[in-house]
Amino acid sequence: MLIIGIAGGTGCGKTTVVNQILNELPEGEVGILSQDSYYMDTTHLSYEERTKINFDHPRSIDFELLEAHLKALRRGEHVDQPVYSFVKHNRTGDTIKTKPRKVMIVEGILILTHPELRKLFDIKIYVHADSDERLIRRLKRDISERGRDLDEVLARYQNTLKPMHQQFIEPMKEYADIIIPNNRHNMVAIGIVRTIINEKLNYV
Ligand SMILES: Nc1ncnc2c1ncn2[C@@H]1O[C@H](COP(=O)(O)OP(=O)(O)O)[C@@H](O)[C@H]1O
Ligand SMILES: Nc1ccn([C@@H]2O[C@H](COP(=O)(O)O)[C@@H](O)[C@H]2O)c(=O)n1
Repeated sequence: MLIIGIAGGTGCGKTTVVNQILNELPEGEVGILSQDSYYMDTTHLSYEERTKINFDHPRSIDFELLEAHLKALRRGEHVDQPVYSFVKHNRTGDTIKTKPRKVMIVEGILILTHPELRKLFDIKIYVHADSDERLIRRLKRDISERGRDLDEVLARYQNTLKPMHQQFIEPMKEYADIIIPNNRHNMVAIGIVRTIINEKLNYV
């Protein structure tokens, strides 16, 4: 199994990059684990309390479960990946049965901050986009897809997201094998990653 970790700040385009990589690859050969699925279960908190969580700090992630799932997949076992709701700020209670694949991609803002998880990645990728670009994308996405408004996104950006990005996420570039500049769509970089995956799948 080839395990690829894809990190980078919110709005840099991780999900988009993953989807672009998957386009044109044979269906069912590459599996995805999203860090978002592994936000801590916060069922014991009220909605009001959940809105105050710092979702950009490593402690908001259930790394123990994410690591256990990745190791299980590597052993050839399937896992039940939790489904997360950005509207409820919590896991929904549903899970997605995730099967082991020849190539597994793990994507998320904080996945390179956890040393044990980092060791499991054969290739570490950091997707870079400038912070103004990321904020613009995040505003548009969170308002249209994640049930937020302008004030929520800007307050979160100023209070937690920006300082956490500087403290925990940006420094992870140091561990990256590949940095993808993604202020604009970067099909050359996508093609390179796809070639590496195709090699693993024995298609070249
Ligand atoms: N290279 C790009 N150029 C312009 N918009 C982009 C680019 N990559 C992603 N986007 C858009 O920005 C938003 C956030 O992208 P997404 O892939 O969800 O980022 P991430 O997963 O890193 O938070 C989405 O609406 C997406 O369509
Ligand atoms: N309930 C939540 C949980 C997380 N976030 C934000 O999501 C960002 C990470 O996801 P990306 O797809 O953007 O990489 C992170 O910056 C959290 O602030 C949230 O808003 N609400």
